[in-house]
Amino acid sequence: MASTVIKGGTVVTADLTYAADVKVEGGVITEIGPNLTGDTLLDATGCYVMPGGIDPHTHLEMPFMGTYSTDDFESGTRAALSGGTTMVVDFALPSPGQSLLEAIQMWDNKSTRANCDYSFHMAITWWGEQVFNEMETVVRDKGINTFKHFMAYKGALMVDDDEMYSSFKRCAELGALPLVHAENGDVVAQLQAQLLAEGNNGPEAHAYSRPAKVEGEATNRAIMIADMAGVPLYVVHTSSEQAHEAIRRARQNGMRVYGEPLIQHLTLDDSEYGHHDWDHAARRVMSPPFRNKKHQDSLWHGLAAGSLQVVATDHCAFTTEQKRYGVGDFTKIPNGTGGLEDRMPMLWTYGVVTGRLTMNEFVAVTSTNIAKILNVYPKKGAILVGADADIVVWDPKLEKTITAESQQSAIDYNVFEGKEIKGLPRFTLTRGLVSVEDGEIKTREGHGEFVAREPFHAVNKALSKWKEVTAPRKVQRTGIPASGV
Ligand SMILES: NC(=O)NCCC(=O)O
Ligand SMILES: [Zn+2]
Ligand SMILES: [Zn+2]
Repeated sequence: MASTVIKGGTVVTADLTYAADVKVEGGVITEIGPNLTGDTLLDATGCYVMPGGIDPHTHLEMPFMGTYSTDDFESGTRAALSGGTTMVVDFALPSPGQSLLEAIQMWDNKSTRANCDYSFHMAITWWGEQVFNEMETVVRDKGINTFKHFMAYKGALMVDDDEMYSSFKRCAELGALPLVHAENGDVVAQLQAQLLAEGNNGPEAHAYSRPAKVEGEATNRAIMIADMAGVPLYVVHTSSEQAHEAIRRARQNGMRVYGEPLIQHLTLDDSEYGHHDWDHAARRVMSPPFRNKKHQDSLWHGLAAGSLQVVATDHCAFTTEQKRYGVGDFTKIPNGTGGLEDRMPMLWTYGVVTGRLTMNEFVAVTSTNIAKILNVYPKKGAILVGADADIVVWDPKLEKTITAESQQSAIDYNVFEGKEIKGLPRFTLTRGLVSVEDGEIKTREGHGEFVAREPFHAVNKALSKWKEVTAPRKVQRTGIPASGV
C-alpha cells in the first residue's frame, strides 16, 4: 500500500506538542515517530502537524428565507480544505410537516459532491408522533446523534417550549444531544415589526431587533429545559456575555452544557452595521448579529477558561444579489455569512499569534473538543495511530490578505476582506488525500464520506444514571393513619 510521510514537523494536539514524523497509509495514520520513511514525503520543516479542523455548523445549499445559500457541498468543502478544515457538519432541515427521513435523503443527494468528510445534524422544525417515531430511526439507523432546535425564526423554523421539552426528553431516551439556536423568537418578531413601523428598515435594524438579552434569556430557558429532561445541551453560535454567563453558570452547577462561539463574533463587531454602504452592512446580517467588544472579550475569555468549547462558522453564504431581497425591509435580508475558509487562519492570527490561546487550545477548540462532543473521537480530531488521516500541516510563517477575489467560496464578497493573516496550511490531507499543497488546491469532488455517529456517549450515560439516582421516589411508610373522614 502506498504510504505518505509528513516529515520534520512538530505534532500539536489538544494536549501534547512534540517532534515526530507521521505516516499515512490507506487514509489512516499508521505510525508516529522519528525517522519514518515512505513513498511520498511531505516536508513539514518549521510546521505544526495538527488534526484537521472540524466545523460543526454549516448550511451548504440551505433553503432559507425564500432562497438557497450559494455555497454547496462542493464549493463549501473546497473552501474548508483550503483553510485547513477537513470535516463539516451540516443541518438536515425538514420543512414543517416533512418526514425527517425524507430530509436526510435530500441532504444525502446534495452531499455526494463533498471534497471532505461530513456528517449531519437533524433539525426539529415541527413536532408530532411522526417526528417522535422517526427520531429513533435517525439515531439508530442513520448515524445522527444531534437534533437542532430553533428558538427563533417565528413562523418558519421556530419550535415552542412544549415542543422543545418533548424533543429533549426524546433525545435523552435515545442517547442524543439537543442543539439550540437560542434567541427569544417571539420578542424578536415584535421588535422587528416595531422597528419597521418606525421606519427603521435598514440592515442596522437587524441588530437592533436581536439584542444580547434575547439570546441570554433563551439560553437560560434551553438550559433549564435540558436539565429537566436530563440531557446535555449544545448552544450554537453563542455570541454574547449573557449567553456565555448562562452556560458558565450551568456548568458550575454541574450541568453538561457546551457553547460554540463563531469566528465572526470573535473578530468582527457591530460597527459593521453602521457602514454607509447598504451592501456592506447587509452582507454581515446574520443571527445573532455581531456584538460589541465587551461581548467579544467574554467569548475569548470563555475559550481560554474552558467555559466555551468550540469555534465554528455557521457558514451560510448568500451573494450580494440575494442579500438585496431585503432592500427596504431588513427582515427579508437572508441571514448568514461565510467563514469556512477563514476560521482556522483567523483564529490562529487573532488567537494564537496574540497569545489569547495556546496552540493546544487552538487544536482543542477547532477540532478535538467537537470530535468528543459529537462522539467521533479519536477517528476524527486526533493525531493517533488508527485515526483518519485528516491532517493540517500548519505553516505559522505563511501570510496572506483575505480577499473575495482569491477565495474558494462561490460568493462575491468576504466579511473578512482586507484582514491580514499569519498562519496557513502548507498541506491539508483529507483521509490521506493531499488536497492542498503549497497553496495549490487539489481537491477531489466526491472524495468526502458521511461520518456516522453513535448515540449514548459517556455524558448521556452519566446524566441518565444521575437522573435515575436522584429521581423523586414515593416514601415507604410503616404505618398509614386512618383517613379523617
Ligand atoms: N445564523 C444565520 O444567520 N443563518 C443561518 C441559520 C442559523 O443558523 O440561524
Ligand atoms: Zn442559528
Ligand atoms: Zn446555523
